[in-house]
Amino acid sequence: MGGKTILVIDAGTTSVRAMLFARDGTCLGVEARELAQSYPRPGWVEQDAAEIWTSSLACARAMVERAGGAERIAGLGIANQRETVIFWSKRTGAPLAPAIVWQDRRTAEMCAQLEEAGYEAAVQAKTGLLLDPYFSASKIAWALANWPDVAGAGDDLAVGTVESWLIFKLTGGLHVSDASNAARTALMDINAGRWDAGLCDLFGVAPRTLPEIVDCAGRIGETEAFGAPIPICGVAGDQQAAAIGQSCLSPGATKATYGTGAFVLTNTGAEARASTNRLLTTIAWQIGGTRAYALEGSVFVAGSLVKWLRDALGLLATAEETEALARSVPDNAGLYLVPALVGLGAPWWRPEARGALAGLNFGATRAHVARAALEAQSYQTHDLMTAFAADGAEWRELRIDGGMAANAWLAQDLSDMLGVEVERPHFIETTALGAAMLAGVGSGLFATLDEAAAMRGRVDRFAPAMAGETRAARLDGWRRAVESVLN
Ligand SMILES: Nc1ncnc2c1ncn2[C@@H]1O[C@H](COP(=O)(O)OP(=O)(O)O)[C@@H](O)[C@H]1O
Ligand SMILES: O=P(O)(O)OC[C@H](O)CO
Repeated sequence: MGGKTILVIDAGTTSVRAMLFARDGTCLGVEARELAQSYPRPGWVEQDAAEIWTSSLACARAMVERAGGAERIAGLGIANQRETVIFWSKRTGAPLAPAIVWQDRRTAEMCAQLEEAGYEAAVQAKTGLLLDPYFSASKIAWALANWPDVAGAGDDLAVGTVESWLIFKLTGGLHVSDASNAARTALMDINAGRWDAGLCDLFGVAPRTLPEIVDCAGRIGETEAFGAPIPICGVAGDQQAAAIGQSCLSPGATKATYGTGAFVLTNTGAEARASTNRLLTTIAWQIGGTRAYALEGSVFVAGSLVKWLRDALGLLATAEETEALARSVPDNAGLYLVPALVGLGAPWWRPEARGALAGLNFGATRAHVARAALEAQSYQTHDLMTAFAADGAEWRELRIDGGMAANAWLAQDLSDMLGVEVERPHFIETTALGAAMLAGVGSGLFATLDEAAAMRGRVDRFAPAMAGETRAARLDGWRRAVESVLN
């Protein structure tokens, strides 16, 4: 194995990337492509499944070339945007419909009706999730009811999340999903580790159209798409992969990823802890049939708020500019931005809520709006911290990553508002690193994830420094702004 590298595909919401890692965690190369987003109606978000595949393949090919050929690669790891569903033909391998993206809210009414009919407790008990359009099940039900090509495909229909689609294409027909991704569909019994017949029935999904659930590390499959065979050895949803890449390997360890949305996961070990505070219980990984679990808080709008200020409002030239703007003013001038642009996720779960900019006054400038957008991330994370603590998961520190974590003002503000130390790795691509760690274990380069954690490099630390009164006043302003949105 000596000298062999690990190839990773990170198929995210806004871009797909391939990366090459040395065994010591050094990143040897990156190739990325933007992914087109389509918004056919208000609240709908679709992508082209064929593009997810062809862009992933093109990026991976560039990295195989960088490695000096497929024979120099020990294994392939995959991390992916979760919950997004793809429908394809088992026979031809062609997509039958657009991919319905995790952010899509078209099934809000269906979920509300199921909730009114009293199904949420059963869904939560089995899946650890809630009745919300975010999860795959209602999206699959919608496609079966509204897209004749999907409904009419019968036994030829394959349904899967993004990793399942990529593995099918890479292997020429293997239909599997890893446990961490399957756990996000709302069709899996996360304690039993299999599809749940009752839930499949509730959402009208035929189990034969679903992939086989497999481990996150091991000999998952083999691809011949790169000249010589490469084993597929590691697979996980991107947020679970980031938790692994941040070495959140023992109970209590917590990470927050600030990308398009913000996703906070606390490791709860072998215990699938049920939340009484509207957090999610999810599978962190499954290796050798043994599952580790996490509590998760999912916030739908994080970096996408900055992108919206830049692209839709023209308020910013670049996302990075928010840092200098936030530093240029002494406070938020009373402005609070509640980023409920696609409803509110954890801990509120209000798909119909819409955003607000509260406290507008003539003293407010572009810099204050930018600062309010960054502060909103700290407040949302603070609300999650309160919910996690109430579920018995206290944060001792927070490990942050994602595109927005590059913002050092935000990293300090998070530490100030949470009152805990914030840790940010120098190598910020923790999602890809986590997939590489899984593939390292799956290919036998490492015996365990703990051993693979040596791949994580150095970190920067941010310690809380804000006066208690300032913190309390800001939290109070935020609370009032959120209440106005919820009511
Ligand atoms: N320095 C920055 N300050 C604030 N936001 C940023 C900064 N850099 C990037 N972002 C935001 O982070 C997001 C990109 O993060 P990334 O992790 O690549 O997203 P994803 O994986 O969800 O596609 C964008 O929405 C962008 O607006
Ligand atoms: O693509 P990201 O990094 O925004 O992650 C999306 C999540 O997996 C959605 O649950």
